[in-house]
Amino acid sequence: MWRGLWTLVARAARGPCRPCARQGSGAPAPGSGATIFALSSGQGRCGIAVIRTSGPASGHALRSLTAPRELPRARSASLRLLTDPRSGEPLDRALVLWFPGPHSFTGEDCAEFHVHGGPAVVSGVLQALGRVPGLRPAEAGEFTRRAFAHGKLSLTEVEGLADLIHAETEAQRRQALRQLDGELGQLCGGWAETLTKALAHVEAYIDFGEDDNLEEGILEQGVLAWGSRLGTPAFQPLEAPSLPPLFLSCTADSQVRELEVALDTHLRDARRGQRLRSGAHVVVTGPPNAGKSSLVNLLSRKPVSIVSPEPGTTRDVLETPVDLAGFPALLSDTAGLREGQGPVEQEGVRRARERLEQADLILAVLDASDLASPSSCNFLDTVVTPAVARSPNGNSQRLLLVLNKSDLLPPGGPDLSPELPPHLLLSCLTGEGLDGLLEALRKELAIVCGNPSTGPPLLTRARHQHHLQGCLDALGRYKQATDVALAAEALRVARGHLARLHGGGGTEEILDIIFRDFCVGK
Ligand SMILES: Nc1nc2c(ncn2[C@@H]2O[C@H](COP(=O)(O)OP(=O)(O)OP(=O)(O)O)[C@@H](O)[C@H]2O)c(=O)[nH]1
Ligand SMILES: [K+]
Ligand SMILES: [Mg+2]
Repeated sequence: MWRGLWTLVARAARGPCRPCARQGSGAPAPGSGATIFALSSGQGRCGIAVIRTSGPASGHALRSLTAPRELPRARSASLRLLTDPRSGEPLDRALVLWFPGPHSFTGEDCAEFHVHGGPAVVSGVLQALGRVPGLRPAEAGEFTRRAFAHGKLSLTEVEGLADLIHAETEAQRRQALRQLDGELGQLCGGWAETLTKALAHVEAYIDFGEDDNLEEGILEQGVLAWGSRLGTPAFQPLEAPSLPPLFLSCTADSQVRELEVALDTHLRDARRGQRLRSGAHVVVTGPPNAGKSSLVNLLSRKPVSIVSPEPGTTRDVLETPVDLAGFPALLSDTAGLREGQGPVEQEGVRRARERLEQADLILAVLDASDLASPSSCNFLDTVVTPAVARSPNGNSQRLLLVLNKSDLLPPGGPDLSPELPPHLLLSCLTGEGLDGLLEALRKELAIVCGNPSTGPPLLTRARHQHHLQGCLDALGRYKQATDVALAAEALRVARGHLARLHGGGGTEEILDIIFRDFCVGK
């Protein structure tokens, strides 16, 4: 008997993993029967330190340390005298909080002790908790892992949380917060739902052979013409003669096509989220003595590189992580580009060129008072002009041309050739023009890294890119499939990739890698 399309939708949705549901891995967190405790605030002397517990013995632990008092009201702070449960010795007067599960960060019973941050108080409370039966110290990331296991956070949200803890720039914080809010997960959930529906249509076709009857509505919805696409005799064999000779879901085909476009668009700027997470590669280049090292020192606000009037001072590539106008960047100082010097400098020039190829953004520096020199002209011809010509739409390497030493220009203003590409004037000596340069850098880096405040959520890890690519490849196989069973299998593989991106089945190794990033107490 025909079960109807929506039965199939429901069945397809019941597959091994449902990325759109916030289910967690389903697997219990390691040792989840135990109650764990840890210092959750930073190490060292501080005003207030937060110690927390998670697990079934949390309430008992709270009562043991605050005896003979009852548990405080849920989720509101209460002032309590903490005492060592064994000796009765007072440890601190502290704020305590009680979060009965499942309405807690981990989904389990949790307690928090906001104690004075002296090392003796903290170690006294930790030791007292260690003596409560059923409690043990937490491992790195164990609180978050339990939150994931109890479906409180999806895998992409866990990654967002890890990134938020490590965020060093404003843009990184914004991106991490969006991921923690589940935006990437929601996007994947929507895609997974589309795949589920497409799969249901394909399975409807498979089932149709078995069920020899079909709901009228399905045909009307355009569930037709599989066969014309497949064109193989293997798919001729429908038993009910009253039905179209061959059918496959046009609906599925069009859904898959739309999904392909969405995935492709997302993958095309896949590196942006990763750049934002780990820093864009900004390479400073130019002829010798243009002031490249001076600019690196100015932007990083520390003496990273040696500056001297001698051309050829910088030989090796010197890398320094900097916050450039709110964006994370890895700034590289390089050797001045010139030919025909000694072997050491030539090796430096080779490394400089190699680094230049890997740049997300090139900061090309010229001496504004020396633009007519052969080294400046050569640099303009070989590096600046080709890069500017190549990147009108912003897809390839981007370049900012900086004319340094503007303080050496005559008072009447620079006598610059009109053929010079767009540029910024700067003096590393006086700092004039720095604000303009930072603003230009902010705009460029927003293109290179993506604006974390607007647009669709970005892919922040190579893992995300891998699964989206896997999904796209499987959709390609779906389109090529000459067999309905293979087509359905391709859709299942595609959906499996989205599920793993989100944290469904078979992600134990990934979990280990991600949770390793967390500190104890988170
Ligand atoms: N007047 C003036 N001098 C500058 C400015 N910026 C750098 N200089 C000087 O220019 C010389 C070269 O500066 P560096 O920063 O070492 O130049 P570089 O491009 O790194 O040189 P190499 O590493 O040798 O290729 C030094 O004497 C700096 O003090 C500037 O804005 N104005
Ligand atoms: K120099
Ligand atoms: Mg230098």
